[in-house]
Amino acid sequence: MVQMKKVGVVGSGTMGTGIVQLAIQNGYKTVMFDISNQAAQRAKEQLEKILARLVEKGKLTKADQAEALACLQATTEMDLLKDCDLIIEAASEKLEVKQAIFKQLEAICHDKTILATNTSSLSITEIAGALKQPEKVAGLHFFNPAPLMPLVEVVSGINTNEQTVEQLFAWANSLKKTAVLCKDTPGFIVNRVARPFYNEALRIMNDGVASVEQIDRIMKKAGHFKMGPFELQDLIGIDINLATTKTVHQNYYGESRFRPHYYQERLVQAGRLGRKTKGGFYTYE
Ligand SMILES: NC(=O)c1ccc[n+]([C@@H]2O[C@H](COP(=O)([O-])OP(=O)(O)OC[C@H]3O[C@@H](n4cnc5c(N)ncnc54)[C@H](O)[C@@H]3O)[C@@H](O)[C@H]2O)c1
Repeated sequence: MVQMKKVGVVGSGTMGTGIVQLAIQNGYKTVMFDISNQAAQRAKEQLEKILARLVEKGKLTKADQAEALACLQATTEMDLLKDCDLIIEAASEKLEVKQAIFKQLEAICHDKTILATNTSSLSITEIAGALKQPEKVAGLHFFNPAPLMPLVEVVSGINTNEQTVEQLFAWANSLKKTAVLCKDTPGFIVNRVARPFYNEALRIMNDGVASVEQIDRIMKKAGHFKMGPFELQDLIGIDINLATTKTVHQNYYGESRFRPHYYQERLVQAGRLGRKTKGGFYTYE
């Protein structure tokens, strides 16, 4: 088994930043790559702030903070990923974007590098389809916020080999996560189960049965959910959530139970993507 010493994360948005935090706090040298310099720098500053806050709260020592930050390299140069043992892609939820990234990674990395994707719903088999070594590709699906959520889905594509799956289980366990094995099916386990949570909430709201605030409150108070469906969509990113619903719907050949809701599409068209744009169903300061 390859000892994971250096990891790469492609995409430094909501999920990439969280995965990088986990990696550096667990002592992995980590290259955080984004095509946007602004995104990479913003993520670096965010990580510095998060670690400083953890020190203030007494959850991290100053020495731990310094060690974690020493593990971090933020860049827009893809070449710096070439000697990573594991690369986790957390870029936009678009098949063509992910396929292009994996092709570029395969061309620059050594042949033992494991290539994982944090995709919420796209087919691992299809992402890996055009590669020379699809057996080294798998899904490694973290949940938002990655540093806090205990579950990670390890998704095995048709061509993924056992060694790749084993290595990803071992790595996820080293981050103190619970890993579960999933087949490469649309939405895997959690995102498939979660589709009606969002879709039915949108339909209930649109039918005028209850408001956004009421539905969230009821699900939390009476249903004991940590977050209501609208708060959660704002946290996830409405664009990301819509993309996931569209893929699951399409990949189940248009099954109506997964049909997306047009209001989600309207919010995306309006640029109201949730917390990351300071507003979605709710408005944030
Ligand atoms: N948001 C969630 O709650 C959540 C949860 C689990 C999985 N995911 C999945 O994780 C992935 C990332 O989601 P996110 O919410 O972090 O997205 P995001 O929009 O917050 O961030 C995406 C980042 O990728 C960068 N990017 C785009 N194209 C790139 C490229 N070619 N090379 C390098 N960087 C590129 C963007 O500049 C941006 O910084 C998606 O596949 C999504 O489905 C998201």
